[in-house]
Amino acid sequence: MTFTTQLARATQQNHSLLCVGLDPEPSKFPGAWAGDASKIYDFCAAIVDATKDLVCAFKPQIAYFAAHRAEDQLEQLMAHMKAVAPDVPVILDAKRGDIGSTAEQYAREAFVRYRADAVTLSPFMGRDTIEPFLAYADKGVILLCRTSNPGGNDWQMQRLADVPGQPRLFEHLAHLAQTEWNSTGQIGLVVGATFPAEIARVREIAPTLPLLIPGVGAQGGDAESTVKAGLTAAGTIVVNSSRAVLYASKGEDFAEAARRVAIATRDQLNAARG
Ligand SMILES: O=c1ccn([C@@H]2O[C@H](COP(=O)(O)O)[C@@H](O)[C@H]2O)c(=O)[nH]1
Repeated sequence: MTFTTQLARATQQNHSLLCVGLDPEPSKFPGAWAGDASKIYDFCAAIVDATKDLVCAFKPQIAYFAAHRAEDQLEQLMAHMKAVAPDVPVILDAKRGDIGSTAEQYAREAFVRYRADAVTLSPFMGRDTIEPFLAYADKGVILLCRTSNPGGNDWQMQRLADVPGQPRLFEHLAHLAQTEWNSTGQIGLVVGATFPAEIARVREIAPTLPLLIPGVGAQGGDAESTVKAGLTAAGTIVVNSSRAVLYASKGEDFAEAARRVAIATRDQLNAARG
């Protein structure tokens, strides 16, 4: 099944636009697990178990695993998600981008080693760096477009003098992603919840692409304006929240607290659907 079909099903089945981000930081783990990197899997699996009926996707961020030499725990977590939530797509947040021969290895890492349903990529190096990922025709390929951080302005808001209409870089990328780059129909875009006007602009240019929208919760993006700007009948959104869910409590009740925040966030997003 393709990533976009999987995403549509999970969004409908769980009636949710929420993606729980898995950014495990051992220093923030509860009680006896605090500071213990060998508990990364246990912590994330507990969050998955507590939220799997509330989400349209999960998004593990690979850096939080690699930084602790915990890639084996990420493999175990990917297998766990497939076992307990087979209908929920998993987006590996890796933000890879390199020349084709290296990109082939990154694609193998994401789709063969970790068995992700989709991966995030940096499109900075151009189309040939995306193609090895598109060779996995059912898999989602989600390109950074208008990121949630303030420094996104440095490049993404610049105008391209040589392109007709002099679009901003993020607008040009959205256009390429909707049209000539989208050979598989499985491309999506990352747009930050911190910039709702740009979510609306991306949605105009890319009416059917799924938008992965980080930035609600800890980064302060607004759920209602995110949904109003990004969600249409033709184009779905995947609204990520990581820290606000994962670290809702530092106590033994961390999983229940995560569930409560996930329910509240899902409901806020749904209320804005209109
Ligand atoms: O533009 C971007 C792209 C990716 N991210 C990632 O999303 C989560 C956000 O975490 P919160 O704790 O909900 O702020 C994190 O994994 C980032 O690497 C992003 O924030 N912005």
